[in-house]
Amino acid sequence: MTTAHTRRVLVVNAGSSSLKYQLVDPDTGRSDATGLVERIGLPAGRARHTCSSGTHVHELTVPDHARAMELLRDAFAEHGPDLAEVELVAVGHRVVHGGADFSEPTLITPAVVDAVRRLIPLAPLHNPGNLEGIEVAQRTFADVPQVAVFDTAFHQTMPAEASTYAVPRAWRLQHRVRRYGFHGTSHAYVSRRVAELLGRPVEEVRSVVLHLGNGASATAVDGGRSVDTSMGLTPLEGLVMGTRPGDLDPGLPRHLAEVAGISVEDYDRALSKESGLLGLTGSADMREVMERREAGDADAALAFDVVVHRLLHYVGGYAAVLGRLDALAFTAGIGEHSPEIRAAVLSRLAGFGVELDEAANASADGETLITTPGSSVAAFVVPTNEEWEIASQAAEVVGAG
Ligand SMILES: Nc1ncnc2c1ncn2[C@@H]1O[C@H](COP(=O)(O)OP(=O)(O)O)[C@@H](O)[C@H]1O
Ligand SMILES: CC(=O)OP(=O)(O)O
Ligand SMILES: [Mg+2]
Repeated sequence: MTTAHTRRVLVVNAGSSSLKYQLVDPDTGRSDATGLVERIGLPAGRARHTCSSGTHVHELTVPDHARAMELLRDAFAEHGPDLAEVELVAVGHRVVHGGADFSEPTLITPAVVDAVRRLIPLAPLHNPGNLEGIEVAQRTFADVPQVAVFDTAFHQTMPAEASTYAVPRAWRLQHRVRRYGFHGTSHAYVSRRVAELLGRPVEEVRSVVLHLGNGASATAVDGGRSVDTSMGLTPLEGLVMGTRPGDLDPGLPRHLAEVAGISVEDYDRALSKESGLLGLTGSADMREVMERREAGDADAALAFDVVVHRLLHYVGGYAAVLGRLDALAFTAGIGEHSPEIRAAVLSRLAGFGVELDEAANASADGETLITTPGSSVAAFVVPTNEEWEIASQAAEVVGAG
């Protein structure tokens, strides 16, 4: 049975070792099922599927993304909803790096797959998994259009002064060395919600969105357009993240090569997988860092301070870039769930007239204003919804929006 009321998009976010999915109504954002296949290619994997009948967990070894996609299909067949009963209008894929070629969601063709593959060196943690997700979904859902929604797309509006690195001409022109930015789907969704929460037209609002998840980035949004963002050529630049350091002195690779013989490969691995919270504390997980900090651990306390200090750099810098700041939004795992991080950032901005509403911040659950009515800047918690954003963009691309 296919009716206009059962139109759905299957949203796939394939990472290097995980496959997240959601069956979404592109019009309302309502999701009928969510799932996560974790530890793909590792000894002990896990598949979790949540739908109206509850949460179903299987512990098993998942050798590759092809097997993960089979598990996805099996989970729908076994626990529902039955994919044969819905009109699957598209599979929407989160693709992290789209380079300068993609400023819009795009129907996936062999040329698009080639372009995503060529960009692997710029997003080695992300694009390979995204590609596997696409290739497997194309085989599994052969008669459903596949759409790529790029993390980089929203930031294509950045002005040249924000996207340009001051490096030799040949690097910029021949090797496409520039700032691209990521998490654009989240920044687009959250900045739009911020304008709605303020009750003002998006064209009039200047905001800073702090997407603080495993990867983290800040974006300055002026009138609904990204005008600056903290990630750059790759998702390594900017804020302190779970395993990535954010901003560093560009002289570091040479220094490490000289004093410790560290190769480009070792350097790259350390920056992608061993730095950030993990490098500072031994844990990449902010919840654990917060627990240790509360228990008096000095490394955890320092890590927290470093995270907050870097956030302040970006908030202050972007307020200056925007010329005026109407709103600040916290989103993703840490932004949505850590009142301590939010309070630490906002209380340090008191000298600029920002007034934290402590009670609202402490009890924030879902979309919440966490500053007082008299605050110079309105700060919000806005749960991100990349899946809905991907679903509605994918539906639009296939003409079902
Ligand atoms: N209550 C909490 N307090 C602090 N950090 C939290 C809390 N809940 C989740 N987090 C953190 O959010 C991060 C994961 O964010 P998330 O957006 O889920 O990541 P991903 O990028 O994998 O989607 C982790 O560092 C996790 O510890
Ligand atoms: C681009 C990026 O860092 O994504 P994630 O936060 O999913 O790692
Ligand atoms: Mg994320």
